[in-house]
Amino acid sequence: MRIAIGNDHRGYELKLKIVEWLKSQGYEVTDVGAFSEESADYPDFAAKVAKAVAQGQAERGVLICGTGIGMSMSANKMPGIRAALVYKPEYAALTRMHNDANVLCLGEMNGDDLNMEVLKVFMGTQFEGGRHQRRIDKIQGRCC
Ligand SMILES: O=C(CO)[C@H](O)[C@H](O)[C@H](O)COP(=O)(O)O
Repeated sequence: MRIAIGNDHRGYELKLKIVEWLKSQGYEVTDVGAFSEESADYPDFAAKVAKAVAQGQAERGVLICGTGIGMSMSANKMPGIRAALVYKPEYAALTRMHNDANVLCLGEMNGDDLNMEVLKVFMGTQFEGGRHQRRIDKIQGRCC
């Protein structure tokens, strides 16, 4: 599976750990930056990851900023993106099973250990389909 990953300055250190883990599990990772802890604007990286997923260059995306909030707001602007901001492993499972979330947003302030648990559950959980597909179709059909 191909993963696009992006971060701002606050997400840089955690991004390095996540990339290492993803590669160790056999995922193909495209890192769109930022590539240092120099101050950077999260919408720029959210747009790159969202575009990669929406255009089919990656199956899933991961975005990290201080809270994850700005990343989720930004990524969800892109049609076809279902970005979920997740702080607890239980919700990582639910957003995959019910929402078929294709982008995971993490907040560095949530802590590395919890964020790694969230990531592992997110990557390892399948969409359930059924009634949830009907609801996703309604999300995608809405505008304004
Ligand atoms: O959490 C964030 C956005 O939701 C970002 O990571 C920013 O870091 C946050 O807005 C704080 O910005 P700062 O320039 O690091 O003070």
